[in-house]
Amino acid sequence: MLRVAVPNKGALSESATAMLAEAGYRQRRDPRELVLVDPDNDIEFFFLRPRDIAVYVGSGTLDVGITGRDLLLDAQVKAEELLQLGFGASTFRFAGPVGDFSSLEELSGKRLATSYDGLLRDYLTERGVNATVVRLDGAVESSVRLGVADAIADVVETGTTLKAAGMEIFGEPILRSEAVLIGRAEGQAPAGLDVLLRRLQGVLVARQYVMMDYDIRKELVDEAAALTPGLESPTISPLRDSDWVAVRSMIKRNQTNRVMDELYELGARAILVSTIHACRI
Ligand SMILES: Nc1ncnc2c1ncn2[C@@H]1O[C@H](COP(=O)(O)OP(=O)(O)OP(=O)(O)O)[C@@H](O)[C@H]1O
Ligand SMILES: O=P(O)(O)OC[C@H]1O[C@H](OP(=O)(O)OP(=O)(O)O)[C@H](O)[C@@H]1O
Ligand SMILES: [Mg+2]
Repeated sequence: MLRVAVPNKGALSESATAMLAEAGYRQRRDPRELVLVDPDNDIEFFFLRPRDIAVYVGSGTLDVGITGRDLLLDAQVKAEELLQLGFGASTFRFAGPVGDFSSLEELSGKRLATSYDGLLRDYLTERGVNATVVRLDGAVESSVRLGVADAIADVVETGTTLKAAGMEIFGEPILRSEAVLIGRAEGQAPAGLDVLLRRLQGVLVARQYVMMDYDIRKELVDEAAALTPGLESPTISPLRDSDWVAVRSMIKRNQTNRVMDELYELGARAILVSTIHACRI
């Protein structure tokens, strides 16, 4: 049975559970449930803190897990990214009181507070910056005002928390993170992992693409197909009126309106767009 770690709370929890449910797996109804067995799919879910998930997977106790790239790198374990999951995006950045810092070099000799000390120490060492790292559990933005640090390195999504603390970002982003499926870096792939990966990829594609159908005059079909090449090749079907054909193709969801406008200009009619409920590519 494949053993999968899922964030039990926090920023990644809801989206991770939604994605697994969309991939056809049973998910817990009660947030206090710690383990859930899905015998139909030969899989078992363990609900754990996202920070701990890399540790369980790295040690081989669990086969795979969903966590953030930043948390994976911070844990410094023998686990690797298997698939980017398209949610939980954030950046990991330096920030300080407004006006105090403008570059990484200015951090030499300073105190830096963070919850991601493994990740931060590696970054500073690689760049030869000698700063003192102060490890805190959370609410890192308060550390400067309270006098335990001069600047911070923390997760920034909208920047609202930083602004409220009178701080601003500086320097290049340390890392761009998102939710990822992680697995062990060495050894044989666990049984059933291929199915999980295919299912999750199916969800990603179903979310990213729509199905587009339209009718076009036969002589314009090559031009139209160039606008809607699909993943492999568009389906062309005959119509009762032999001067026209029907075309069916997958296109990127965020390009839907641009492609419809261009097809209409070209002469396509009855352009229909439908969502993809599920797929295997
Ligand atoms: N707005 C956000 N705030 C915090 N983490 C976010 C945000 N958006 C995405 N993430 C990602 O979520 C993960 C952190 O999750 P979470 O906040 O649950 O962990 P935590 O900070 O260790 O736990 P908690 O905040 O419950 O103490 C990281 O991978 C982070 O990049
Ligand atoms: O840029 P924003 O959209 O404001 O989001 C980023 C903030 O959210 C996270 O805190 P969280 O709620 O996880 O609390 P924590 O600091 O105690 O972990 C993170 O540590 C930042 O403080
Ligand atoms: Mg947090």
